[in-house]
Amino acid sequence: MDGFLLSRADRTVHATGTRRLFDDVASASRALHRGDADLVVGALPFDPTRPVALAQPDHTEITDGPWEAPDDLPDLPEVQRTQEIPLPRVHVARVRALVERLELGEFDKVVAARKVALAAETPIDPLTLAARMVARHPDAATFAVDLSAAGERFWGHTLVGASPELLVSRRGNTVTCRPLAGTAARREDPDDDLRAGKDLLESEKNLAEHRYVVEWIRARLAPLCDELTIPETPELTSTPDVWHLATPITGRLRDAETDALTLATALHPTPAVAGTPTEAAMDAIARVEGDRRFYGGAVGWCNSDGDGDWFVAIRCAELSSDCRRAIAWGGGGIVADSDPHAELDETTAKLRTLLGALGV
Ligand SMILES: C=C(O[C@H]1C=CC=C(C(=O)O)[C@@H]1O)C(=O)O
Repeated sequence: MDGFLLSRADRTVHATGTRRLFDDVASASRALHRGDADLVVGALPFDPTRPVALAQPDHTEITDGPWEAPDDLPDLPEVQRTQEIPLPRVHVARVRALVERLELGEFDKVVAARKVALAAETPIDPLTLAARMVARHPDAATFAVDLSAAGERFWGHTLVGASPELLVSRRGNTVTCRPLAGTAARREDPDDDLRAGKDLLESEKNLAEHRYVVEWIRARLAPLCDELTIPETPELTSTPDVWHLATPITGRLRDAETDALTLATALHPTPAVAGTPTEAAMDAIARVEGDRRFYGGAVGWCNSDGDGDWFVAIRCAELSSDCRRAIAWGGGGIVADSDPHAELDETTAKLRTLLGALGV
């Protein structure tokens, strides 16, 4: 798929055609600051040292409301699961080993993820998949992003997903974040479901998991913002698949030159996708899981006024260039009192966002 789609309940950015590709943030920032580009769209990888997938599009449509998909999109094919990476019991063993390292004090929190490989006889059209996700997840930020700019390994690949998590948004000198951490699966029975949400709001383990993210964002934003408003306790939010703890954060920029792309790189990767301390967690993730590519990264846009929106790239899959194969990811924050089996179930609930839209 050539282009970029970011659909939210109130606004859609849909870009097509490519004028220029950027595989590093500095070149994209330069193009914006010099006025060579009025908009940059794309994705930042999980590992900030790897190439980014940013582009200056040829044509951009910004409309109010969610994306209205054209009527002539192809149907989705039948999709098969071909592999679980690692096997669920291996994920449980990995979480158990991470809990032991947490108990030894190697880190305070680390996010463990697993993948599901998918295959289809005919292409999974990224925009058809995105249209399904817009319909199923009206409150999320649904995205479809061409990853070609990041180099040969990503040529023709597309990242598609529906993220509930705002990394950062900038409008003028106002900065907004809404980190999520702490999860409970939704339940069929409405009473059970409400109880699951309420229990989450009172769960010490989940509140602690959440606090690491909020405190990390506070520390990163403090030098950049004059006024930071951060509620003491998180609120409850939900997707059709899970409940989450969320903290809405606002700040006022000290320096009007700090643009949304700079803010996204300053805030990524938060402990919602990596852990605390960041370096130790990133090192453990790389050794245990290998390269997460763009899962756990960020997707969004920044314009030449410095405004923009960046969402955490979760609840997503990367489609191959022929769109017949895909890898979906699901992860969860692990702290010292995490239960390995519950953590496996949590990744299964999160994977529903993508797998449910594909009917697998
Ligand atoms: C890492 C993921 O979710 C993050 C966002 C919300 C809640 C999370 C949690 O409770 O662990 C994760 O930090 C994912 O969906 O793959």
